[in-house]
Amino acid sequence: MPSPKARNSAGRSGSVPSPGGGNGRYEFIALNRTPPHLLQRQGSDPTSARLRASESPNRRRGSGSSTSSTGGQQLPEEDCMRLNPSFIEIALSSLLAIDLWLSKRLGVCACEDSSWGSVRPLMKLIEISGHGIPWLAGAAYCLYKSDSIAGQEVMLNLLMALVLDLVLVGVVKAAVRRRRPAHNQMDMFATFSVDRYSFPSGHATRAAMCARFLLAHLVLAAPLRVLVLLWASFVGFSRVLLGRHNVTDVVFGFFMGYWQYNLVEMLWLSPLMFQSMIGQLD
Ligand SMILES: CC(C)=CCC/C(C)=C/CC/C(C)=C/COP(=O)(O)O
Repeated sequence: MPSPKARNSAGRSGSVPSPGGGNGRYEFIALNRTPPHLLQRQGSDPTSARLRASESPNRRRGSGSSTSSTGGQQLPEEDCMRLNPSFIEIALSSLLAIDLWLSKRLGVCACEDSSWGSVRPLMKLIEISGHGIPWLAGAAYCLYKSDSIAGQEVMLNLLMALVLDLVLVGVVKAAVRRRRPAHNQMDMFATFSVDRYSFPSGHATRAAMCARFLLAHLVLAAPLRVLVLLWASFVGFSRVLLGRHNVTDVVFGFFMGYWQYNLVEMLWLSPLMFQSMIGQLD
């Protein structure tokens, strides 16, 4: 029987008998490593062979081969990836598992029979306070009623922000297509077809963006500023309590809404632009 050292040096030189053959013994080979006998076949330079062996599974997938050789056995590439997930894949699946578990536990107002079912009407009231229709209608009404150019400018930009939010959330929801939690009752008021998807929470994006907008342009008194922040937080939290969303939908929604406000500031319609728009309408 050869010593381990002798076996190692044999492996380095590429003279290991092919698994399953030669000594009649199958050897365990990690699926993310290319077996030494294949390394030798791919090229004579050991450095480039090692580099190829350490290529990411994604890159290998793009190489055109649909199967991986593991010691004579042909396994579908996707099976190899499942057996040998990367650190990021493990971290993501763990995060998603925690997210689903936590969201299910927090969905205490998901229906009337839930443990906090009695506060469901209050949660639905908070839901309506963050809905797109009252915000769009309110901004349009204030724009119509405003008699100063400055007031009209702010309201017009709020309207633009609300429309931008609906578009961006719709695009992300349609791209990600994450289903709403199983315990959600689909009894929401006025929804678009993309609203059957849950990532990100449109209420959370709107709450975060509108809160920043209000704090920057409309609400100056300290107690009211606190109320605005509390309202935005409640809108986000109520989405999980109602069972409409998972926690990550709301957390991402808050981030997205926060950044959407930066976009609104960049695209801000100035009084000059506003006046020329009004002039074109006349
Ligand atoms: C004037 C007009 C076309 C208004 C549309 C407003 C509308 C239907 C917004 C959808 C709001 C909504 C239900 C979003 C979903 O929020 P999630 O937090 O459940 O994602």
